[in-house]
Amino acid sequence: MSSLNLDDFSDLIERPDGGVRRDAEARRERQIVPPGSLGRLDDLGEWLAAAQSAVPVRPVERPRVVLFAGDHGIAELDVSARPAGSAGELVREVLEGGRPVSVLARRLGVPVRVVDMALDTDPETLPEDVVRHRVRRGSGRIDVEDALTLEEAEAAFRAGMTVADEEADSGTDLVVLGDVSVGGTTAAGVLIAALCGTDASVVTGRGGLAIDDLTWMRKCAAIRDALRRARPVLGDQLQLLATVGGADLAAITGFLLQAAVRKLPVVLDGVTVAACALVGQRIAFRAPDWWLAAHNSGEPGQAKALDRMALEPLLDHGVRVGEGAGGLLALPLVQAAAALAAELPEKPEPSVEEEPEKEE
Ligand SMILES: O=C(O)c1ccc[n+]([C@@H]2O[C@H](COP(=O)([O-])O)[C@@H](O)[C@H]2O)c1
Ligand SMILES: Cc1cc2nc[nH]c2cc1C
Repeated sequence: MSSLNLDDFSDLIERPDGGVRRDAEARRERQIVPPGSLGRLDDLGEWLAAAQSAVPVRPVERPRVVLFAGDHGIAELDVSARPAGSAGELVREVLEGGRPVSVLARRLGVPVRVVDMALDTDPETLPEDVVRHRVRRGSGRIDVEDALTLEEAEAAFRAGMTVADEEADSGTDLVVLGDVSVGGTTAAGVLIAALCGTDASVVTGRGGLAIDDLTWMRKCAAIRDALRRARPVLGDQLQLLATVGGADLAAITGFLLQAAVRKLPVVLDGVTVAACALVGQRIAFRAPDWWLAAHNSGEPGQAKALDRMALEPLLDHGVRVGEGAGGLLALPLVQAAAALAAELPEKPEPSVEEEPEKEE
């Protein structure tokens, strides 16, 4: 296998078509309600048109939820409200229909695809439809050791790219991207603090289930310690993902970049995906143009990361269970924006006879 050259992404990723965007804006000018009167739905419709390179914008008909799953060694420090190594249970519940994302996906008719990158679970106990790309059992304890070897990070990153290619090839027209992890928000905090040059306390949030003050302090200390290990490798994004990320995070980053290469728009869920997006922006500065921030989950690190990428979250409803649930809630708005942009009638052309007489 040829070695992975991340520099290629900045050449391969183009911006969504600016000319198409202007055509979409021009069409909007001709529609029966004034431009801007649909608020963010106007921007959303024009963004989607540019991403699709189509005016009028096409409806979003084949969306999918894609979730990358992994356990994180750092969870052994009790930084999560869930027991270390229990992400596999969440995966099972997601696919058996019992998690928030499962309920929403059912209601919206959206398939959910879960990819095992580093679960610490016997693979035979996982539901059959889990996509198998595991590179190891649990990522390393990032306060004292690397999450992954560089080879594992590369394999995980490539797995993410493969899944993005599969989605693009099978006609998926929008992906809601999320993670299923235990300890993942700690790794995400480290990446965000490292890339934004902030202190651990600035990015330490309360995680999936709200954690108590003592747990918060342990999490903050873990992020601080891992941050020290991150700083020397800040210039090398794959090494950064290996040092303080994890297999799920490396895969999400690979997915995000390859989706941008394939012009497949992606809706970002929570803090973990935002952290990977920030790593992706470092690799290819145009890539964030292909992403939509679904919501503000309330994690301070997420807000920081989105701000860095100039992505404004669409919703703010305090949904921080993760697993793509908050991201999926943005889908009806995207679909509404597409329908309005495509279906609102245009004003009739003023006919020649009706033109006002020129004044002397
Ligand atoms: O969406 C968010 O910003 C978000 C915030 C906190 C937690 N989560 C979810 O919670 C899980 C990891 O939480 P934790 O506390 O174990 O790091 C993982 O499945 C995330 O998707 C998600
Ligand atoms: C308007 C808009 C601008 C963006 N820039 C990057 N992602 C975006 C998503 C939307 C919706």
